[in-house]
Amino acid sequence: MSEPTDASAGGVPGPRTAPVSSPSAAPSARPHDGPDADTSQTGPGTSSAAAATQMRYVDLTGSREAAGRSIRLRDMARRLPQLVRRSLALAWQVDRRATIGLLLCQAVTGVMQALGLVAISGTLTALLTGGDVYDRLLQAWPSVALLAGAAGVRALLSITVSWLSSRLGPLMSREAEHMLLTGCVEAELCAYDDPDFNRAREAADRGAQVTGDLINEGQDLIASSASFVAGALVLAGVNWMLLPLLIAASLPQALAQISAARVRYLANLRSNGDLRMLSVLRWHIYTKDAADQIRAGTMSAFLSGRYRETVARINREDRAAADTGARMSLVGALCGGLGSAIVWSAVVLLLANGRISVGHAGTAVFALQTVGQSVRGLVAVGARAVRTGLYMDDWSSFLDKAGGFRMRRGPRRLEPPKTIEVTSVTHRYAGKDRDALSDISLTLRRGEVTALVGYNGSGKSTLSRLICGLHLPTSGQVLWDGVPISEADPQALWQQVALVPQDYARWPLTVRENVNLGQPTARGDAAVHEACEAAGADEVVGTLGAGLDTLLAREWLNGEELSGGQWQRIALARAFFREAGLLVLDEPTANLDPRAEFRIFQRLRELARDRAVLLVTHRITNVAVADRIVVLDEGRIVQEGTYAELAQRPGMFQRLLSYQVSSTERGRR
Ligand SMILES: Nc1ncnc2c1ncn2[C@@H]1O[C@H](COP(=O)(O)OP(=O)(O)OP(=O)(O)O)[C@@H](O)[C@H]1O
Repeated sequence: MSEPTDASAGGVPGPRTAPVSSPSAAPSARPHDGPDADTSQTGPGTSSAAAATQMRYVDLTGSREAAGRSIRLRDMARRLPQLVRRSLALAWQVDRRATIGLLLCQAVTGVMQALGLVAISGTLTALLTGGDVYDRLLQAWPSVALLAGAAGVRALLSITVSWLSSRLGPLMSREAEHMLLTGCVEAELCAYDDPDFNRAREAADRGAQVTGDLINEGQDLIASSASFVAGALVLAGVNWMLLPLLIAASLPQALAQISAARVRYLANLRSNGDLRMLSVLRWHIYTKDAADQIRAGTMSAFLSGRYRETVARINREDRAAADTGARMSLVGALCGGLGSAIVWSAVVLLLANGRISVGHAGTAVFALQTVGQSVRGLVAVGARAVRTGLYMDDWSSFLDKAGGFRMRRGPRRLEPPKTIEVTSVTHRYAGKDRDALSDISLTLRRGEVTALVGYNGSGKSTLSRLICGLHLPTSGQVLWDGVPISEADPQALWQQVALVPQDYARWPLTVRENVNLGQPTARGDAAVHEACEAAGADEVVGTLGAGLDTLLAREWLNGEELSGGQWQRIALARAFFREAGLLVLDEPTANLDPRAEFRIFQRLRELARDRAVLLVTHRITNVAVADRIVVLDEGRIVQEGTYAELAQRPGMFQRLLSYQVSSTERGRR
């Protein structure tokens, strides 16, 4: 799903950030493009420092910074059980047997650890008591056998745990990603224009990626807890005073580790804007899309320079975090060493006072090591797991609300429409300070072709998206046979829509799937061939080696690349294939040669017989095919009528027509 993101650079999900300035929009339809993914263009003469500032992002809400600062021992203790529960719940969802296996293995490992320590105690006691060496060895061997058996079983269990975890981890990540994709398609289309949604989605994406880590972290936590309990029980059996003493001695090291984890997390957070910028730069540099323009525009030095500047800033943050973390760990280790010296002194004191036997003292040595190691493990893995949990919070909160944009429309199932009425519709995009459409009213009818014309930015595509029910209007209504689209079941409504947008998708699928969009009809390939013929795509299919089975993705083995116009024919075939009551063509012939364009417009009247057709085009002479022409200017309808009427009437349509006619004439001269 994703273009490479922060992950490879060790990054973190997006904080609630906003651009410092408003960078220009990156090309649309790229993964991770959103307002955050914009790249600023630096004009000539702009200093690189200024450009770098322009391209950085700041955390406006500070919510993730606050979350990062909350990595403290208290918060960790509160959150760790939740995290283990969450990881087990997801693991249970993807593979129950493996989850049960893991839990059993962990439980048995804990028991084996305790048995091992008991066996050490038995061995030492037997060996250190007085008497004949042979007798002592004879007494010790059951304990030695138990020790060896417990160690062997633990080794086997550890292999099983890592096998099961490595099976579960990827499954969990993929399931989390699948849930994220479902969340995305359940969001309203307008969500993609909202910076908050884009940020929430990117953060959730990182959360989905790290979900698999949680199973390992959860397992490490359970393992450390089990070995802590086993060691603590044995230690308390030797002398209960040793246990609190050991925990107190481990505390400084634990605190140092948590502080170091917090420093690293916050450093990642500060680099977040740069990490995002890196992923955008990487995407543009190594994919094919801009490869020709990077070369022809001699941009490689500029882009590499920008890449290096960004990497240098990230490196500086990383270095500072590593240095601070190392200093903290050093202080923690010194305090930990001092603590250990106190604990060992206590053991010696107890032994000297005769309060514990030599055998018990030996057992205490091993138990102390076990408990000390497990406390350090708990803290280290705990800090990591809490960090992972922060990312997973982003993921699960996105799933709950689809970033706050979950589609909630009505249940009414629509039939192919006889009329579509737009009544007093005004629409404004999120974050914009002016309306894209103001007070629009018009009616589309089955059997009619309606054309929308107007200058760039006049609102034609916006209006066509509203008519298709892709956006809901800010005010006013779009009614399909009297039913407001907000009350209609969106999936049933879109079954009735055949849309060729300006930027149509070039699916890396076979020709057949590119036309039927994965929804074949009972007529099978015959219907696909018919749609291809209507769109002039039959000529394209004829040149492809594997016909409808040809994969339209050159970069993959056996794939084929199509020209811009050939792709447009496929996109048109897609729309003609759909048995829908509304056909919307937004600049359908922009890439077509005159012969192909002629064929399409010839077919249009025939297609309109049993559906409503909406045509958006800048080629004014083509709109003669329409029954009615609606002229838009700055989001308002300024003229309406037939071609003959509008061509005679002074106004915008005449002006648009005169520009086209005079440019054609200039071309002839
Ligand atoms: N997704 C969006 N988010 C914010 N503003 C948008 C969005 N899409 C369009 N706009 C704005 O709405 C206005 C109308 O745009 P629209 O794409 O509908 O115009 P158009 O007439 O189809 O233009 P063109 O002829 O260039 O295709 C423009 O000012 C544009 O900047």
